[in-house]
Amino acid sequence: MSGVLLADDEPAFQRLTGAWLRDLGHSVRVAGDGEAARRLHREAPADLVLLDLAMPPHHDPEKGLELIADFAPAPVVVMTGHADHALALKAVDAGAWDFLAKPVDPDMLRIVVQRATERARLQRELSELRAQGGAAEDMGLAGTSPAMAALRDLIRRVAPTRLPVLVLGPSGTGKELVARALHHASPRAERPLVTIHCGALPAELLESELFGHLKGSFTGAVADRPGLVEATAGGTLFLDEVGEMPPAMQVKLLRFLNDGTYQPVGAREPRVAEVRVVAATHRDLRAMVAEGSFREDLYYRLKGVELRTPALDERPGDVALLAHLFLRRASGAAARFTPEASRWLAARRWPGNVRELRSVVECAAALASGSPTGLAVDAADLAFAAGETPLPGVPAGPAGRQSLEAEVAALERVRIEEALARTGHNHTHTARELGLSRVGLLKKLDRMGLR
Ligand SMILES: Nc1ncnc2c1ncn2[C@@H]1O[C@H](COP(=O)(O)OP(=O)(O)OP(=O)(O)O)[C@@H](O)[C@H]1O
Repeated sequence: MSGVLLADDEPAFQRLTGAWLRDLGHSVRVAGDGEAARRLHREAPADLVLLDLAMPPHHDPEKGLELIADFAPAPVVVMTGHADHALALKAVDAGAWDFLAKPVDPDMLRIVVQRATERARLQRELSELRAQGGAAEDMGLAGTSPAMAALRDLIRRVAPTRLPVLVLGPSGTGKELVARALHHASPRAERPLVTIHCGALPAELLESELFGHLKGSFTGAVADRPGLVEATAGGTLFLDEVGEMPPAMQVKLLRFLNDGTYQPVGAREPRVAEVRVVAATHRDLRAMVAEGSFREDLYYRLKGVELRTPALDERPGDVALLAHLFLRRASGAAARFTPEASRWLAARRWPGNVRELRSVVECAAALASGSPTGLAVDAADLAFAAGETPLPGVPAGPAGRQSLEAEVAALERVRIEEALARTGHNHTHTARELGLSRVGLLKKLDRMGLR
């Protein structure tokens, strides 16, 4: 049995077509206008949508066409008048799966609905297979240590469920990657994964960002704006740095987690959205609960399942593997570490965890000498990249070190990444720490692909 959403404003048509669909074994929900159809789909995504294009309030088929994309990935069958061949073609162009001419013939309805639900079933199977394929690899979380293998195993088991997940671990240990892995290994993989940094905005802005706002609800709210919760519907909402969430927002988030309802800023009526929540923080949430800066009820609501990303120093066996991975990504398969470089990597402690290792390797790769057999990173390159030795000389020549410009760029990148890690990706604090304007920092982040 599949869930059909029937969007049409004529009560007689709703009753008759609804009854035919139920006879065919489908569960049916009915919406009388486009907004109601969108809302029902947000609350629980339909397997198939039957859509009349000329519904209230506009009764304008062109407006109806704009609705089609909102139901993806569910197939949409549009219902048009008999003479509306051009409109039907436009609808298919806009992403509709098929069309039915009104008055609808029950046999035609049966065939079209059967084909569309079959397509939805195949699509679901495909995404499940893709998710299993992804789950078979390292899920983007490289590392052969027992701790990483155990973490991947837990992710595989938890991903298919709807349980909220709380990811805890020191900064730079891959918490965001865990959220991605959970999403991609879940049946929601085709729906959006949306991230919000809870510490980056003051409470009021965070509320409007998460839940949206209505036109005129505050100065500057010139139009209705949907929030991230709505944009995530059916997918995964990743609340990064949840420990930084202002207390006023903690209450509103709790309500959303409890019953799936939220209120856009300025709205009277609550709305519903179905999302899976993954939250992460490097802070000690239990300690924050004990000292009263984080709500206990919210803590327990978020931690359906608790996953921990281990510090890199707790799994020294992963350092070499990760370093080679980052070097290959930065400079190609032929790049290598000299034996001294490998020893240097193994001997060093990594307080900034994988993020620090990655930026040191990338910076060193930008500085290292080339040779006919490929780039060789030595211990001196790494020590400089880690800020442990002063800037080395800059010999000229194609086989020599890279240009001063490349060295400066690499150094700039390392400083910015370190400052971002220290401030929990808070752009305002990072800019202040580096003596830059916020806009200047954002431009640099865009240029470096760090946003
Ligand atoms: N196991 C891993 N395999 C490959 N890359 C990794 C792994 N763990 C972390 N990284 C890389 O390290 C960097 C930091 O990871 P990420 O942003 O997920 O850490 P985090 O724990 O969320 O940090 P923060 O608490 O500061 O937000 C990223 O560039 C990520 O790609």
